[in-house]
Amino acid sequence: MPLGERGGWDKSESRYCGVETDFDNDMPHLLSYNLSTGGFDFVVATLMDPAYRPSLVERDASGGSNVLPFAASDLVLSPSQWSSHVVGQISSWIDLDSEDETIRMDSEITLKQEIAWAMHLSLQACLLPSPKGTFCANYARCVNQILQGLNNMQLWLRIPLVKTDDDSMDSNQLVSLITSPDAQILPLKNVSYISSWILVFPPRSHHEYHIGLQLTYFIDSWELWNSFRLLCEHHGQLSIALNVLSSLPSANSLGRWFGEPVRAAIINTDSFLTNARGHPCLSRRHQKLITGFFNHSIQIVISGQSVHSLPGGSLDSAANHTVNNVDNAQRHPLRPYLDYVAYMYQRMDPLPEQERFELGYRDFLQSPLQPLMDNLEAQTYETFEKDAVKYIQYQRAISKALQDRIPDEEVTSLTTVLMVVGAGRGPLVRAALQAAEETGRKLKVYAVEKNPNAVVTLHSLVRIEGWENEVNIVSCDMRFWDAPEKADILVSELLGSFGDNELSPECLDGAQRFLKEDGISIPSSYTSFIQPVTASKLHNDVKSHKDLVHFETAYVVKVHSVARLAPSQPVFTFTHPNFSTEKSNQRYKKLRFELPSDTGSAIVHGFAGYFDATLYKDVHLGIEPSTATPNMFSWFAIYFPLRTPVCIQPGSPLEVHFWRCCGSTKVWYEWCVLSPSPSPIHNSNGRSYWVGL
Ligand SMILES: C[S@@+](CC[C@H](N)C(=O)[O-])C[C@H]1O[C@@H](n2cnc3c(N)ncnc32)[C@H](O)[C@@H]1O
Repeated sequence: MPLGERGGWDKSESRYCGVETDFDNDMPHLLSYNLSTGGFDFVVATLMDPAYRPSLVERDASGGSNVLPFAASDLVLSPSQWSSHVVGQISSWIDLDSEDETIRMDSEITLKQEIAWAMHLSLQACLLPSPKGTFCANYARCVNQILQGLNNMQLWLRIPLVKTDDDSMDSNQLVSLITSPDAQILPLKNVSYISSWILVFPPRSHHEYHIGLQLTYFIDSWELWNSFRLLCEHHGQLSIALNVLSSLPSANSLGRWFGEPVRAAIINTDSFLTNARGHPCLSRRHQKLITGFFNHSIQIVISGQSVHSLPGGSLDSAANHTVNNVDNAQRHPLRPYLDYVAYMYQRMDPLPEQERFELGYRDFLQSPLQPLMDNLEAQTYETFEKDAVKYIQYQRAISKALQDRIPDEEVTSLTTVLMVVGAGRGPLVRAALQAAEETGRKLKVYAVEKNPNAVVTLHSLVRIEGWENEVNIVSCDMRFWDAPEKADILVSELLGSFGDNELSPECLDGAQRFLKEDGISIPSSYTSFIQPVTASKLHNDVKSHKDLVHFETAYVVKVHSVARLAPSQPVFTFTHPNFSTEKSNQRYKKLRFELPSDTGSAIVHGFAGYFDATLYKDVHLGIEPSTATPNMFSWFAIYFPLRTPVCIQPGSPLEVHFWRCCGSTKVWYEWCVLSPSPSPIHNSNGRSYWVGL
């Protein structure tokens, strides 16, 4: 039963909540108990008897092995039950990097047998146990082999969500992670991202001897994931099941995971606190994290034994009150945890209308528009014109410019000549006329547009609105128009997601020929920005084209599952008008980004780009995250990929170089990373991606 309906529309995967179960030979019972009685949507079930070890299997007389100890046969559940309600749990004992060869070989055989069985059942995913020790090369090698021949199944690698704030770990912290209160911890070895410890239980009356076991604690478990996925070459079917523990790393460190392919978050029952009524609940930081998971389609899985006994009944998910209508004897012990997760899901604010509209665009790569070289289609104009906020900002800017240009005492005697260059189907013409009416200024408008199809609509608009006396339509490229008079105000919107990437500078250089020397350009300037991001989905989508061209192309994208690793920084600025004779639209910028010290290391798949434009004086419009114009949806971000993702550490900056290059027929960007290690220069000579003049 899904956790809820968020505003009646949300079809996100995170509506489904799973439960981790022990091995049970009776799969139909396991499923019906957890789904019908428990209310969960799926089980993460061990498929094979945990006692099985290939090396202990007796061979029969013919040399063939015995039947594999999987829970029953494939027929015990229907194909849709297997694929919709079961995630396969790979035996947790496997240790492919054990120093003991028998364990290593047994582990490899078992892993491959279990995955083969899960593929036979058409399961959607299998949960792989966390790597056990300091090294994971052999484990990654086997998984990588499996990935080469995998059907559609996803492999979720279980990763504990652990990062200490400093690199020194004391044994008290470690004790809090384990359940045995009387264990003693002795350090064993420390390497860069992992600490190993010996865990020793003291003798008890019923124990004849000490039990020694090696326990591994990650200083930063992200490093473990990173090694594993690098060894598996960022394979698109290798993803993460984050094991959420009772203590959480810093917010910056957690943020990294939202750019990684996290599919599930496993929350152990002992990570829950107890509220005043004895019910399970989560700390505020955990709640925030879980809400983040919901917003990123990450499914929750409840794991462990019930540690909250609730004699009175289960949680009423909406009000956190007790309800007694469930038969205690039948109640699933983990139901209160599910109820709490459902309560959190239902409590989330519904998505604003704009976000809802944009859901289908999340993390979807699009080619940027080329409004100069191509003619935009009616649908594209239609989308622009729905963005009321953009036109309100323009109208505010034009009003201020008109008031500055014409003093109150001259409003009846002076007429302002305003030219909308790149008028499209006319929304900026309308904004200009409304600004004139609002300020009581007299206006003469020229609407210059090079798209002959948009000009048809412009003529019809002028007729319908009765603007014939105020508006002159010019069907021409602004760069070549021979204007009959000069303008006081030049209004344009030729901005791309990266500001200058739709060639506003080149077009306005042409248009300023017919702007008076003291004339005003709206916008008066615009600046592009970039920031490094982890964006594993975008990286894999670019990679799927298997060519260089796609790695050297910029994309328009509604970035969602990305981790923004450092604040964005300005790249190129253009100011209008610019009557200097020395001017050039070529640009070069070197930038240094530093990760916050508590983030830990991170991987950079590329750069998210934005713009901010000053329309006039204090009226601005933009998408740079820290200053973005609220509720404006005309622009998504731009994404510049890196051919090879770069790992960065706090304290060692990422040095990036960006160029804007201009030729006689095209403009293009080149980019590279210089530090921590040099990347190739991307898009040399605009060989893969350019904007046509
Ligand atoms: C981003 S659209 C904006 C349209 C309209 N102003 C709006 O806000 O909906 C840019 C418009 O400028 C036009 N355009 C681009 N370059 C131009 C040029 N050099 N001369 C004239 N029009 C141009 C395009 O055809 C397109 O209609």
